[in-house]
Amino acid sequence: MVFNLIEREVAVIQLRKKKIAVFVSGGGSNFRSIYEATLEGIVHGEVAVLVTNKDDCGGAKYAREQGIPVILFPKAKNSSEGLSEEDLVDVLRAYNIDFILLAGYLKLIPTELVRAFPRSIFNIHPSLLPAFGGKGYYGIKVHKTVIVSGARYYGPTIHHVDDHYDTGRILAQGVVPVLANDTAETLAARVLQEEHKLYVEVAAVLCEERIVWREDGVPLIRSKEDPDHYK
Ligand SMILES: Nc1nc2c(c(=O)[nH]1)N[C@@H](CN(C=O)c1ccc(C(=O)N[C@@H](CCC(=O)O)C(=O)O)cc1)CN2
Ligand SMILES: NCC(=O)N[C@@H]1O[C@H](COP(=O)([O-])[O-])[C@@H](O)[C@H]1O
Repeated sequence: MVFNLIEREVAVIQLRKKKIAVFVSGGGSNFRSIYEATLEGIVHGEVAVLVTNKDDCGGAKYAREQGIPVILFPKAKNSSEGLSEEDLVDVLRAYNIDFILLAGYLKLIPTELVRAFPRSIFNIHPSLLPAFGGKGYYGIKVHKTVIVSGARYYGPTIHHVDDHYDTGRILAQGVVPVLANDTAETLAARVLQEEHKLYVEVAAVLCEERIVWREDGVPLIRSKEDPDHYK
C-alpha cells in the first residue's frame, strides 16, 4: 500500500510542472488558494500569469505582491491599455500556458481564446449548474436568487468553458446547505470555502493529467488511488 502511494507520487513528480493562467475581476480568493497550493506542492503547477479586466482589483494587487505578471484584458473602453484578443492568445502561448482557470472573471471569454486552448479553459461558478447560471448571474446576485428560490442546497460548479456563459460540460461540483436564516453574505461565505477546496482539487487533477473526456464530451476525473475508477 505504501509502495503504491510512493509510486504514485513519483509519477506526479516526473510529470512536467504545468503552467497556469488565472483570470480574475475581483478579490481573487480562489486565485490565492490555487497559488498557495502550488507553493505547497499540492498542485503540480505554477501560476505563470494573472489576467484581469480590472487593473486595480484585489487579485491583481496580490499577484503583483507575489511577483506574478499581470495582464489587462480586454482593453478598457476609451483606453489604449490592455490586450486585443489576438495579442492575448500570443502572450499566453509565449508563457507556454497549459490551463486557463477563470476565478471570478466577469467578461465573456472570446471564441478565439476558446479555440486556441481546446479542453484547457475552466471556470468556477457558485451555483449547482445548470441552475442559476448564465448572463447576469455573477457575484451576490447568484446568492440572492438562490435564497429567494427556497433551494435547500447550493454549491460550486467547475465546468469547461465554451463560447457561452456557464454552458460548458461540468467537471466537478461541491454541495453546501442553504439555511433558513441565511443572508446572501452568510451563504456567500459558506460557498466560497467550498469553492477554494474544490478548485485546488481540480487544479491538482489537471496538473496530474487525470482528466479523461467521455465520448459525449463530459470530462471525468480519474481516481489517484484506483486508476480504474472515475468520478
Ligand atoms: N466563454 C465564456 N466566458 C466566460 C464564462 C463561460 O462560461 N464561458 N464564465 C464567466 C464567469 N461567469 C459565471 O461563472 C459569468 C461572469 C459574468 C457574467 C455576466 O453576465 N457579465 C456581465 C458583465 C459584468 C461586468 O462587466 O461587470 C455581462 O456580460 O453583461 C455571467 C457569468 C466568465 N467568462
Ligand atoms: N458567475 C461568476 C461568479 O459569480 N463567480 C464567483 O465570483 C466569486 C469570485 O470570488 P474570488 O474573487 O474571491 O475568487 C466566486 O464566488 C465565484 O464563484
